[in-house]
Amino acid sequence: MSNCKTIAVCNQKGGVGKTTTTVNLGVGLAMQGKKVLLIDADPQGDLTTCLGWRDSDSLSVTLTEKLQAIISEQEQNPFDGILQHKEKVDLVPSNLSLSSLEMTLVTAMSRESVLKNYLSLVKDKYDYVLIDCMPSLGMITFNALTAADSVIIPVQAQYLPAKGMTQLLGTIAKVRKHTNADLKIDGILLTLVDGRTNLAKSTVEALRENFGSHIRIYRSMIPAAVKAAEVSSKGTSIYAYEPNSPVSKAYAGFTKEVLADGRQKERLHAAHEHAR
Ligand SMILES: Nc1ncnc2c1ncn2[C@@H]1O[C@H](COP(=O)(O)OP(=O)(O)OP(=O)(O)O)[C@@H](O)[C@H]1O
Ligand SMILES: [Mg+2]
Repeated sequence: MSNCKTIAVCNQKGGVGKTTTTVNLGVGLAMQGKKVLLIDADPQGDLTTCLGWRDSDSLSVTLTEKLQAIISEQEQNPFDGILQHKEKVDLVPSNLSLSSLEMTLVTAMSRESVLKNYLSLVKDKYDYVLIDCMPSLGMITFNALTAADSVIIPVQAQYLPAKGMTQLLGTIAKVRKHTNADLKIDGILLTLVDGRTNLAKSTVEALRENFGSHIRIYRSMIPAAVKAAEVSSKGTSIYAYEPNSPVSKAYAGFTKEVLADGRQKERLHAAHEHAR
């Protein structure tokens, strides 16, 4: 059994901090000694750009080629084209070509499992694979949810967060029914929290009211800060750009919560093995 945990960072709502969370959770885990692979599953290529590959259209190997090789059953070196970031995370980059692949996928065999099949070739080398999803619930996102062990949902502190959540939970239920029965929701991460308002508190209350207590909300919440917006053009994580900022501390705290989840899983696994 692979010890790698694959997490999809997913919300079909745009601009809620998915990409920023993928970068800073990924680098946070790497700083704790974990081997981390990041997957840019968005044709916008924001994750690729954020990590410093500005000209993503000039990359000859991207997620598109990796998935294309799986679809057409071509031989590939699955590691070929994986980029190495100086903050010790690996990246499968993306660019606009991914959107034409999304259309090819519609008619492909096992079309929901193409990303899962690709990841099965590389994941043994990693402790964590994080998938930065695009803001839609199309075939690429369905592939991400099929490949994942769990989902982290960044939610922007605002009124009425429940609206989009219902649709997302519906998609997760569909994935569980058809392609990935074991898919878990690790939790909701509140992002873009403005400390001057009570919005975070009312967002948490609204989420609890609508989804009961069965979805966990991370204790760490990510403040809204100019530095966090700036860092996306610097090619680094927030830890490298502004190590002592509140956003940096919040992402470090969030990383610890995610790691604690993993350890709990290891303990359960060990107890299970012991009982056999
Ligand atoms: N904590 C923060 N404080 C201020 N700005 C932030 C913060 N986190 C992210 N941003 C900015 O908000 C915008 C949206 O963030 P991000 O790209 O991470 O969201 P996303 O959910 O990935 O968006 P998309 O749906 O387009 O993929 C970006 O410009 C980013 O720099
Ligand atoms: Mg994004």
